Amino acid sequence: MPFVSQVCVGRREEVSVFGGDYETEDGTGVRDYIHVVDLARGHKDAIEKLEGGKVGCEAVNLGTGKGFSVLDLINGMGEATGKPVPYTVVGRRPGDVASCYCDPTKAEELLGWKAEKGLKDCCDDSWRWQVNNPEGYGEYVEEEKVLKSEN
Ligand SMILES: O=c1ccn([C@@H]2O[C@H](COP(=O)(O)OP(=O)(O)O[C@H]3O[C@H](CO)[C@H](O)[C@H](O)[C@H]3O)[C@@H](O)[C@H]2O)c(=O)[nH]1
Repeated sequence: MPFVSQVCVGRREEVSVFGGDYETEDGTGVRDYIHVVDLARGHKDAIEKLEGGKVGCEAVNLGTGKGFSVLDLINGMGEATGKPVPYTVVGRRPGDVASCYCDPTKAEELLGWKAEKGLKDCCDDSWRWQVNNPEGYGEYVEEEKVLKSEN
């Protein structure tokens, strides 16, 4: 998502799509893209659950339970920006799996948590953030450097 957004804002020329020959619907890698607000809410719910009593140590997957391909993401960002996103399919990235998405059942049972936002929300909000912050967190990085050099 960050690379695609940077192409949309003109900081990169095009997206290199890592692999177009996976055994997925369109041949590109499939992942479970979760909206940052859903992810944050899941962590808040987990903290509240811990504060509410003894639950021990549990691993909980937070995700939508749905997989979207790299091309779905590229097309979604094209819709959000109103302009097609240029891309080239290149070789596979070593270590990537074809498809990876989570089973969020436990999160719902244990925390009452469920992802509420979809790919369109991810694309629309990511684009809005990118337009408002074309250099990413640039100024904060500079501030961090100043703080470091003062210490
Ligand atoms: O320039 C790039 C960068 C990534 N990808 C592809 O995009 C997908 C996501 O790649 P990332 O490096 O962003 O993320 P991971 O593969 O590490 O996946 C993790 O981050 C994803 C979001 O970026 C999802 O949240 C996913 O569930 C989580 O495991 C992969 O198919 C990858 O091959 C490209 O094609 N080109």
